[in-house]
Amino acid sequence: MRPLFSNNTLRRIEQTHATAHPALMVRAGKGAAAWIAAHFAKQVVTVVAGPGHNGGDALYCAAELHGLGWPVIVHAIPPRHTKPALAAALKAWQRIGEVHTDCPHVTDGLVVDGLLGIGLDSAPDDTLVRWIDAINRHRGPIVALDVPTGLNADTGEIPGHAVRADHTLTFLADKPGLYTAYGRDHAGEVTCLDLGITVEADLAPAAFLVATQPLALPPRQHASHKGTYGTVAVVGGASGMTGAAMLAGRAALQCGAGKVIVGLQDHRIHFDPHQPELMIQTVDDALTAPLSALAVGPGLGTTTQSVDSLASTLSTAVPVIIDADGLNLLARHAHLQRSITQRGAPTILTPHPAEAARLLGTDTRAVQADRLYAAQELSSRYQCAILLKGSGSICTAPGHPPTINGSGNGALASAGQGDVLSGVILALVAQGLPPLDALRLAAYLHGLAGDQWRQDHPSGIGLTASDTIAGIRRLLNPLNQEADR
Ligand SMILES: NC(=O)C1=CN([C@@H]2O[C@H](COP(=O)(O)OP(=O)(O)OC[C@H]3O[C@@H](n4cnc5c(N)ncnc54)[C@H](OP(=O)(O)O)[C@@H]3O)[C@@H](O)[C@H]2O)[C@@H](O)CC1
Ligand SMILES: [K+]
Repeated sequence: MRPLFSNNTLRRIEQTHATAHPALMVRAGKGAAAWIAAHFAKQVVTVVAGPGHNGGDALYCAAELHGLGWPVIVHAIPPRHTKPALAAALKAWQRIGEVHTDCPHVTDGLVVDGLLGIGLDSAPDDTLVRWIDAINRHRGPIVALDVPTGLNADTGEIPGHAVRADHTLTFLADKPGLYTAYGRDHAGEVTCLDLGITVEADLAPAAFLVATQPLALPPRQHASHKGTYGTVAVVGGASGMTGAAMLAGRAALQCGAGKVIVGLQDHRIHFDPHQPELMIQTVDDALTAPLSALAVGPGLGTTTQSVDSLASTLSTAVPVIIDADGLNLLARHAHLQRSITQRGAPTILTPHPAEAARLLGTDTRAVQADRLYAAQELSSRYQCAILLKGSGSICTAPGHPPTINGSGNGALASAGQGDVLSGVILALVAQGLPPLDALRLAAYLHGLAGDQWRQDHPSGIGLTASDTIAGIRRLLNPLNQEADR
């Protein structure tokens, strides 16, 4: 897992190395130029520099690219007050070429965005907006330095306009905002250039990025039977929403849970013709089975019967995953919130941003403005493991640092994907993974199934939740894995 550092911590690191030689700004500019020269054919490059040190990085990058024989055009916004390091960078470039102070109009080649980095303090002003829009109009490659201008590096929020880069070369250490909320859409592919600095071991990361499969299920023993892998129940499926519970049940089954019961509130359905292995029962019957874990919420509805079903699941002594309407009911009913804090077994909440907002008594915008904070606040308020869905899903639990999931893409924005995710988590918990491990692995596999599907469907249109289940099952059974002994 890759550590991700906050702006405050990065400032501390920068101060510690303030006297480094060459200066960090020079290293950033040269490092960026070397990376660009190694990854693109020589072409015209328009370097756009802002009024802070991000602009300084850009100016050293311009000088270095010029030295490598690239045709370089520089546009810069002058700073409002004197900044010695920036002034030195400007001087270095002015020995080579001209500085244009008008808004760039780029027609070809590559653009380097050095307008703003971690110094963004609010929505960009009118001048910056014009320059950002000019960069975004460019149809060729855009390389952002440190952070795409306008993106909050801590949170991935965009308070106004932001550059949409194809690549971001981020300096010293990785930043959470590049991977969650709007970060993925604006940063493009991220490369971290450490500038030859090792981050001090005593500096705590703000979060970790899960960029590769974080763990695996233990191999299956010969001497095992279906009970070894748990009996689980999905509780939900009110009239008109039975599909949600069925999808969660199918996902749990296909991800290895031994026995899967689907406790439906709609008593008219007794059988899943596409997955006859599922045992379709009433909620009451499902809850009397000797269960290993439960998921409640897919298609649960918000009737009195739904409240009773949720209350019954919370009174069990097994891990419970609460999703969808289960979360909406929890947000509304204080007695359900009390039951959660009194449970002896783990409880896992898997909200999307709107559900998280209801649980926190705020709005979706506030949740999205700081997803790491929202997830941690939920986990401490409810004393639960949390998976906050959305681009760059956050997983956390009390006493554990948050992680940002690095897999997934917009193809997964389709009906039933949340139900599938609940079923995967349920299966992993039933097979013995602790809640937070189950969340991280489930989020990663779910996203990766979407990424693999997208390789064959580049526009990302039409991925169904059922396709995703099949993809996750393939990922759980990789080819060439050492066979059971
Ligand atoms: N930290 C590190 O380890 C390293 C840092 N390095 C680099 O330094 C960068 C940080 O530099 P930074 O602090 O000067 O901030 P940065 O983003 O360039 O711009 C801030 C300036 O922009 C302006 N401004 C801000 N918001 C605005 C708004 N909404 N609307 C309009 N203007 C706005 C404001 O300008 P002012 O008002 O002061 O004229 C402010 O001063 C960092 O991202 C990295 O690239 C590397 O060199 C080496 C390692
Ligand atoms: K930038």
